[in-house]
Amino acid sequence: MTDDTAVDIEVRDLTMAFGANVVQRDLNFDIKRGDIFVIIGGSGCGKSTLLKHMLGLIEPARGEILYRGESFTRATNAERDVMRRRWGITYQSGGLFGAMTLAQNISLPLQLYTDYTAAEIRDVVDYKLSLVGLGGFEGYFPAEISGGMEKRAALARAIALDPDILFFDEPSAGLDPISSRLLDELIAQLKESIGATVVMVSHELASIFEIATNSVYLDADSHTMLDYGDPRMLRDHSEQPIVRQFLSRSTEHQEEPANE
Ligand SMILES: Nc1ncnc2c1ncn2[C@@H]1O[C@H](COP(=O)(O)OP(=O)(O)OP(=O)(O)O)[C@@H](O)[C@H]1O
Repeated sequence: MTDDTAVDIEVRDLTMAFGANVVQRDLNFDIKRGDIFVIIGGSGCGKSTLLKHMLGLIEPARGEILYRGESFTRATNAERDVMRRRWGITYQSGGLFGAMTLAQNISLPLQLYTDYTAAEIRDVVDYKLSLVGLGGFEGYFPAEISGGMEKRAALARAIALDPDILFFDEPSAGLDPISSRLLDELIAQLKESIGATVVMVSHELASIFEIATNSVYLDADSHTMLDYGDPRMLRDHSEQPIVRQFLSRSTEHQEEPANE
């Protein structure tokens, strides 16, 4: 069971900049435990940059990010490592090691961070692969499976250590619509089965409306968040016309918001 009043991530007065170029300023929002939280906005507004701030890959120009009530921004490297160990991360490219089988890829975090025996690791690997529908593919190399299967294998690796939070940058990028839909459904199912909070960047409106429980809209022109809430609610009731317009685009044409 997830405690739906608990907050996993707090973003406080966050300003993100590359030198003098301010990408977004004054971001304030919470991600609650059990949320499927999506970062939304037009191209170049700073979605990936925000995710990288949450992961500690880029430092804030101002403000901070808290993880379960503790400042991640002000934590030491050692404290950050402890927090990160509770996270599962998948990158757009999948990020599997090509020279390793799927089983070896998924074993890696278990070998690094647990005291499990080889037999226990094998059991966890089998279980996680079965959760993502890849039971029986343990011995395959990433190049021997389809793009959709590769994404699912990366997901199995991300959940190897039963994370509290799963982070995704564009989980279904590059997949055909059917594989993309299946991956989104899988993310929602996994959230239920492992009880993790999900934080993702996504352009896929169909899946955003299908699975997301909360979202933040970053605006590329004003360089700040325009709204925050359940994406269906934002689509229908946001007080910001740009947000309603962005979320009401035809799901068949998902390029740029028509906000010029
Ligand atoms: N390492 C970097 N150094 C300098 N500027 C950067 C860097 N990374 C991103 N930017 C700039 O920050 C802005 C936001 O980029 P980001 O990739 O976060 O946007 P995005 O919303 O994820 O875009 P897209 O939807 O097109 O993937 C862009 O103007 C980009 O050029």
